[in-house]
Amino acid sequence: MAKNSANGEHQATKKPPPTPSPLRFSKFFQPNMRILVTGGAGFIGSHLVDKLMENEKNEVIVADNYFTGSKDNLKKWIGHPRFELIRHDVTEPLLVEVDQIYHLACPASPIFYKYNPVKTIKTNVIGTLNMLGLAKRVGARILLTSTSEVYGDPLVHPQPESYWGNVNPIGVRSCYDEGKRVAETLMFDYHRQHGIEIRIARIFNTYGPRMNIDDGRVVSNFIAQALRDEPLTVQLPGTQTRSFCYVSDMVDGLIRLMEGEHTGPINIGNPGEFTMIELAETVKELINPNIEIKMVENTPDDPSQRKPVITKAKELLGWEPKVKLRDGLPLMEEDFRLRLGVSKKE
Ligand SMILES: NC(=O)c1ccc[n+]([C@@H]2O[C@H](COP(=O)([O-])OP(=O)(O)OC[C@H]3O[C@@H](n4cnc5c(N)ncnc54)[C@H](O)[C@@H]3O)[C@@H](O)[C@H]2O)c1
Ligand SMILES: O=c1ccn([C@@H]2O[C@H](COP(=O)(O)OP(=O)(O)O[C@H]3OC[C@@H](O)[C@H](O)[C@H]3O)[C@@H](O)[C@H]2O)c(=O)[nH]1
Repeated sequence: MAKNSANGEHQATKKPPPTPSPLRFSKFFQPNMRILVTGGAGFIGSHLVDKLMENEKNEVIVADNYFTGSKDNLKKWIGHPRFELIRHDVTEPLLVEVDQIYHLACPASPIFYKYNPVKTIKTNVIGTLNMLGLAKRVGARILLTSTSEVYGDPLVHPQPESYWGNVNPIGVRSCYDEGKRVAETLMFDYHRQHGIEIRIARIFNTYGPRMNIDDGRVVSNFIAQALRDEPLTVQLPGTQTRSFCYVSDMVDGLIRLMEGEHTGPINIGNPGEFTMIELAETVKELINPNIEIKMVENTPDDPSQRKPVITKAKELLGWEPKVKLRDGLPLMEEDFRLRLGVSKKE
């Protein structure tokens, strides 16, 4: 709320968040927690929902516009009394009574976030504003899934949270990386100005079952190509690096961050770093030794290196990843084989 001081200037005053709505206590079923997951029909979101639903005292609401997500990812929960699925675009306000908000809604694959960049930036900025407005109205704690892309093409390696990044503000990736940077800013401004409880996770490349087969990201591309007997398309120069985190580790990190006492930002990722050529060779060795590796053109502003410093996650959340790339890839292969209808050759 703004008030006038003696010299007529507007000053911001801090007020505590409101107590939860009385509606919360008038229901037949009394959940300990009602949790909203935006983007819950997507890859990470649906795994997060699975984990949250394991707790019988949780009620989970998913809001998703199905741009890159699908009801199929949530099919085991549809009709469950503690679960609700709403077709909703976060660029529009949402009125629900919840205690926690995991705000994931945003396309994550570069192919999809570049498809309609204006919509991507609206999702990041207006979508995050709407979810913060909701958090403020109902006094909910809100977690934003930010990204390692806030570090841009990093000049510091590996990347600690204190690094401010090297981001092109007018490039083809800016709708996503600058969008997430503004989303982080909004989170901290609502926290400082309105006392909202915030959590920010900076997620590094995550992979696992349920990624869209034609998602366009590197791990899903390579596994689908290996199973279809197509060449693995390594984008030039092939020496660029990424650090890949298995989705169950990611979900565990996100829940620890939400439940813990620290706002973040905190990097959540697996520090095991690989070049794209090394990743292709690993997929070839594990899934289909007969395929070719083909070098293809890259896209503009592709970050040349990426690896998280996870000291904060270890010390503040007691979290570190458990699944190594060589163990995670076969789990994803199994899921892709089922969906593509390709059985293992004996
Ligand atoms: N997977 C990764 O490697 C990675 C890395 C860094 C950050 N993240 C972040 O994690 C979150 C989830 O990523 P993911 O890999 O599961 O991606 P995903 O594309 O599978 O899931 C995103 C979900 O958000 C939904 N969505 C998109 N725009 C929306 C809108 N305007 N309103 C409502 N729903 C909308 C999609 O339909 C989809 O279900 C994203 O915020 C992403 O930026 C992911
Ligand atoms: O077929 C392919 C696809 C991609 N690549 C390369 O693989 C690397 C990773 O590319 P991806 O498209 O999987 O993902 P990026 O690392 O560029 O962005 C990712 O990281 C941060 C998240 O926020 C984003 O959600 C995610 O898209 C890039 O260097 C790209 O050039 C290939 O070599 N071949």
